[in-house]
Amino acid sequence: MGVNAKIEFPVIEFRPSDLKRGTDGWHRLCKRVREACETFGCFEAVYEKISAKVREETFELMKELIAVPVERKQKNISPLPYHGWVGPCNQVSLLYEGFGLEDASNYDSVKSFTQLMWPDGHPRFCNTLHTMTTQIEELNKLIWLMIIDSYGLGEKWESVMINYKSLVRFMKYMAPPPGEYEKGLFAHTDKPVSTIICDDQVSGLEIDVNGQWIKLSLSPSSFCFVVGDPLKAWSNGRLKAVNHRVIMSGEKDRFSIATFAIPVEGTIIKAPKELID
Ligand SMILES: O=C(O)CCC(=O)C(=O)O
Ligand SMILES: [Fe+2]
Repeated sequence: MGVNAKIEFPVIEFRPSDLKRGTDGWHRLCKRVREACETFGCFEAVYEKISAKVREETFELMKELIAVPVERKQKNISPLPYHGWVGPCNQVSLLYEGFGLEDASNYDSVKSFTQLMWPDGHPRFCNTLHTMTTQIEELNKLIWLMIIDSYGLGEKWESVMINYKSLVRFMKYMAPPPGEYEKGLFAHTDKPVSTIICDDQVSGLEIDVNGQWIKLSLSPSSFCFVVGDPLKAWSNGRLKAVNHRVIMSGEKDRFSIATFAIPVEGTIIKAPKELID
């Protein structure tokens, strides 16, 4: 690639008519998803099945979450790193704040999290968040199925699919001082199997494409799918675990939601034999 070559970041439309497994549209989609994950380690999925209303409401409710007193935020703890609340700090960034909701598609988990933040309850938060996280998990399963089908493993999808639970992180990145840009999250590859990120249209997420940082501007109905280290291992190195980071600039705070697929404890990540030569 020449120095000035324009990088075409993959934006893949998930049209409802193409989401029927076995159709020509499905196979075309599987191929594009696989190529994007092999070349870039991520792609933007335009997915309108998650309604704009649920998405907007979720981001509104996140602002209420950020506003709860810090003593309550500190109750969002976990023995696992990055599974609980992390406030602005030097290890991550002074612009960063994030909450962790474990086993997020389980209604009781969402309810316990809600109860911790609002002891008097907040049913709208609980129900909206549960709807959003369940639908994102559905999207994650769909993408995994596309990857599995694209490698010709569709018939044994149940045995090759990694058993996981969703961890959702709600994040706020504060705008940097006027006229400056600053790191919101250091460069890393994801340790979960895969991640689905959406934001409130304030960009900041950057991905490393052959040593060049590309800033993504996700559309209001888009989600960014990111391949993590275990998925790279599962694919025997075919899929790329992409390096990414968050850089903040401009005057607006950024809100994002990342849904991580965390392997169930004791799970062994193993490449299917068909992917080993
Ligand atoms: O907030 C974002 O856009 C990215 C978050 C991320 O990469 C992470 O939490 O691992
Ligand atoms: Fe990440």
